[in-house]
Amino acid sequence: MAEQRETKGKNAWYKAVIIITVLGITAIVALVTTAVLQNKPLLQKYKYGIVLDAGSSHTAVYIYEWPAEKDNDTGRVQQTHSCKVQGAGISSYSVFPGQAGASLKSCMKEAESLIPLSRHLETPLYLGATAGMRLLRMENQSLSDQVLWSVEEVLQSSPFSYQGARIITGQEEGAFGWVTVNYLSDRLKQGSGTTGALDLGGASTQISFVANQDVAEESAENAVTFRLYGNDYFLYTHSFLCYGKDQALKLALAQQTQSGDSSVLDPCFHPGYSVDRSYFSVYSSPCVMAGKPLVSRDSFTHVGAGNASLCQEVVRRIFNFSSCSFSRCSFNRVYQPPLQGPFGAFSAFYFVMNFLNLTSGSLESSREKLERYCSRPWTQISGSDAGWTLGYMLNLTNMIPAEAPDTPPLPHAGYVTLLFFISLLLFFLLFLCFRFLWPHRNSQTQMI
Ligand SMILES: O=c1[nH]cnc2c1ncn2[C@@H]1O[C@H](COP(=O)(O)OP(=O)(O)O)[C@@H](O)[C@H]1O
Ligand SMILES: [Ca+2]
Repeated sequence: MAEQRETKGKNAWYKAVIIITVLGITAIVALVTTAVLQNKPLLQKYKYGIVLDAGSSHTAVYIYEWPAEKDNDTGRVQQTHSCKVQGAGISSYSVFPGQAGASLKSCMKEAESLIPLSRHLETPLYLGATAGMRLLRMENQSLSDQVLWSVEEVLQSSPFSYQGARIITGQEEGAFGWVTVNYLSDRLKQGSGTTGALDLGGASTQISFVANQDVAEESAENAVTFRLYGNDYFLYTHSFLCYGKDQALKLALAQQTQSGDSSVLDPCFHPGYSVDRSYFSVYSSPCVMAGKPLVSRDSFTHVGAGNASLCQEVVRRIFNFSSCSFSRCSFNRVYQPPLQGPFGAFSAFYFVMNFLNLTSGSLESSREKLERYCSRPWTQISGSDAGWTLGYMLNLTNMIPAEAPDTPPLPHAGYVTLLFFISLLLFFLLFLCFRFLWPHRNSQTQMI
């Protein structure tokens, strides 16, 4: 009898262990499955934004995207597509302002086909015009308004959420260029050293870099502050209207055609280069301060001489270094504090240097190569196609939070692993409890 009772007791104990083991394993599997499903990243959805950069030479449409669930947080904004609008910049439509908008249509259609239909209505659409339109506004405000209305009409009729078309200030252009360069190089989130930004456009050029706060005291218009990812940045920025590549060329030509001669021997053009130009084409720009020479002829022959050092002299003369009412100036009496840190140069700085294969190497070696390049005959240059290079251009985005986002203490995989081992440990402890305490209780019961 005692033996039978003992066997029954043992069987009951084995059954209990098996039930507990099965329940335990089921509980662990359920726990881990729930944790995995709960924390599984959902199918990635994206949001979009469109910015039209209406530059002096041309307009480009940039499409940006970022993960939808990280809106305004850590989601990285990326450029997914760019479309170069056919023809010149919108400021060139001053003769027929009504046609400026039509020029944007094919790139806008492209944007419609690239952005998912379900996102069209919520996709913000901005147009920012730069120095070409600043110059047109200086010449004729009514014409520049008409050009803006024309582009506004076309953008408003698009399915996107139109946010406005405006001429941005030189200060905004410089400061946003700085944000873009540092955002793309991940320097803002790291809070480490930043890089300055140099942007050479066609009609203006911008310089921006982190400086100390004296800037605001000496020249408030050159000071910009940002709070990004929890760090404060104090910037010096300046936009030099008329010192973009194309307008600077006009300044240099105007300076060389003051005598009104029928031909000009220009050291900044290759030997063998010879083109008839109208005086009007040089002197019609509001940038060209020197008055048109009083000559009866309408045009002159622009002849290249190909001499880099003489060209440097010509170019130097378009900058005024003579006086400065601040503690220090760059040129044309513009305040500039001491330069700080490395610089990222883009836009025409990049196009020109990339065209000449000078994007790597020291400044000295670049200077030597440039001298050799400038003296090459024009016939050896005109075969090259300058349309080969198009990096991407950086543009406005305000998707950076002022404060650093809170991050979870553990990464997803670490969290699941930890959960698994804790459950395993609990189960093991439970098992030990039953293994050593339950038989002991049974035997105590039997003795009574
Ligand atoms: O693909 C290219 N290859 C070479 N040069 C380019 C290319 N795209 C733009 N550029 C040059 O870069 C400059 C861009 O100026 P932009 O049109 O942005 O004027 P802005 O910023 O002064 O308003 C122009 O001088 C233009 O000729
Ligand atoms: Ca530009």
